[in-house]
Amino acid sequence: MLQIKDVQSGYGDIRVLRGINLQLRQGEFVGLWGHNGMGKSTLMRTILGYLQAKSGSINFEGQDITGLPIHRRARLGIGLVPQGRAIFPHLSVMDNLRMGAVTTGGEREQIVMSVLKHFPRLNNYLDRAGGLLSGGEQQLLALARCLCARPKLMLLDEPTEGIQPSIISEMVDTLHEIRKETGLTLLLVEQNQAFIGSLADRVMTMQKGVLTNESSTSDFLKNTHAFS
Ligand SMILES: Nc1ncnc2c1ncn2[C@@H]1O[C@H](COP(=O)(O)OP(=O)(O)OP(=O)(O)O)[C@@H](O)[C@H]1O
Repeated sequence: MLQIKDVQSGYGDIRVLRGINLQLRQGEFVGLWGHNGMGKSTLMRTILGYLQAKSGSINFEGQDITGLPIHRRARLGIGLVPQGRAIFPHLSVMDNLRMGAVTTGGEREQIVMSVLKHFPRLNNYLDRAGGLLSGGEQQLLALARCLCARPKLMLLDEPTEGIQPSIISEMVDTLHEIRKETGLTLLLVEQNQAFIGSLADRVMTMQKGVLTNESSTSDFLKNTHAFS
């Protein structure tokens, strides 16, 4: 579904990604692990088009998307839940979700309701401003809003940062449900090893802008525990 070849990217003259090669198959959940500042978020931004690749190519479902703007990539089915959530704090939960469904061209209310059934906690707060939710609830909202755009590939950037364990386990269950229902493909950036372990089929490790290792999730958990 996604093929990244020799991609270099960064900010102005600062080169962060130094030749990324990565392939995702349709329906896979893949973890991307690495310490702070290694380039994980930069890769997410480059896949969605917030940053243009300086060299290399990105292919999505057989189409070269390397030069496409963000909205075209989003329309093809790539969705990002950015680190820090980025919900609309002054809009209600319901309106945040409607905004997510804006580009689908489908029946918005129906799409929102079909996503909401996976997020019982949000159902209690539909009229509340997004900014008044707890950090964990805002993270659920960001996830639900992204799903309202009906992505085929979701890029999920450190969703567990600062989130309480009960919401983290809800997130795991919800993502498994969505995977079963829609065949979603997921690229998950995380530093929480247990979270990666409960979702990913395989895990890539990033160091200084390069993918240095790929392992099965069980090997990843064995090795990271050995070093932690
Ligand atoms: N807007 C920016 N302008 C310039 N440099 C940036 C910008 N955003 C990130 N960087 C730099 O790019 C490098 C990679 O950052 P990135 O956010 O991709 O790392 P990360 O692996 O996702 O880590 P973290 O989990 O801390 O976000 C870092 O050195 C960071 O300082």
